Amino acid sequence: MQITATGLRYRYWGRAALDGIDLDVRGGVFGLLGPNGAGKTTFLRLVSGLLRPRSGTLTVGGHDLRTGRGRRAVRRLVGYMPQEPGLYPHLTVRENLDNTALLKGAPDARSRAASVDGVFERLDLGPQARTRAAALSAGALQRAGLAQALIGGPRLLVLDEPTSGLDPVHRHRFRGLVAGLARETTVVLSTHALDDAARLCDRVCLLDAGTVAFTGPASALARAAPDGRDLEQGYAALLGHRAAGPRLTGG
Ligand SMILES: Nc1ncnc2c1ncn2[C@@H]1O[C@H](COP(=O)(O)OP(=O)(O)OP(=O)(O)O)[C@@H](O)[C@H]1O
Repeated sequence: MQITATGLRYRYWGRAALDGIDLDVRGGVFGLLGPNGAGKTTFLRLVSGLLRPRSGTLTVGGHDLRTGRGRRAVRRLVGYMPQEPGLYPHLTVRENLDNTALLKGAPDARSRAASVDGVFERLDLGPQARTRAAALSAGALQRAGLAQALIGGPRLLVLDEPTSGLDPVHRHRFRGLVAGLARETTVVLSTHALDDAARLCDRVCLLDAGTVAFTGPASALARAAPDGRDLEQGYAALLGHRAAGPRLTGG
């Protein structure tokens, strides 16, 4: 699924969160990196059709997100997993997913059940089906959030910091799940975990104060480090170099 942003801007109460973004995503797993407040969530919400671009252009799968019609079309194509999965704490995982299927327009109980069963199997959530969301472990909660995003068979999966709060084993497992899903679906995710980006993403974009500091393969971030190898130092160097020079592109 192709995503194209040109001169994309978004403001909250007059304050720029995105300040002229040019980006081109053509499938695979695309990672958004950047410090707190850089504009990652804002970009993900725009791409998901949840916010309206204020200026510039943004298209997803050819749909123009400046129009109401485009945003409605995109909302049908996208599975969005927010930073805090939106599950009702007092409902079981199954009840939550059934409700999601209802909201996504599944026409009857049978098709809702089929859709929920499909994601249960895929994400190995069967054992948690009758657990109330409030009682889930962090790993199961993330999988339930991903399950919500997968209901309806999205063609674009948008994940906001999907591995935050997970231990290394669950992070590894979650990365495996996303890598599997990415064989069929374009994935756009935000993360502060540079190793997740390096292992999972075909390309990354580093945002800094609402502007693009870098786009390219995650490995090219490391090239910006003094030793040419350390991802974190490359990330820091790119952010530090911004005041001095133009935008860097790694390929
Ligand atoms: N609803 C809102 N109202 C006002 N300002 C907002 C709102 N949401 C975000 N912002 C501001 O917009 C800017 C970008 O925020 P955004 O959440 O997109 O960044 P982020 O890169 O996702 O940050 P983090 O890594 O902390 O999640 C920040 O300055 C933030 O304070």
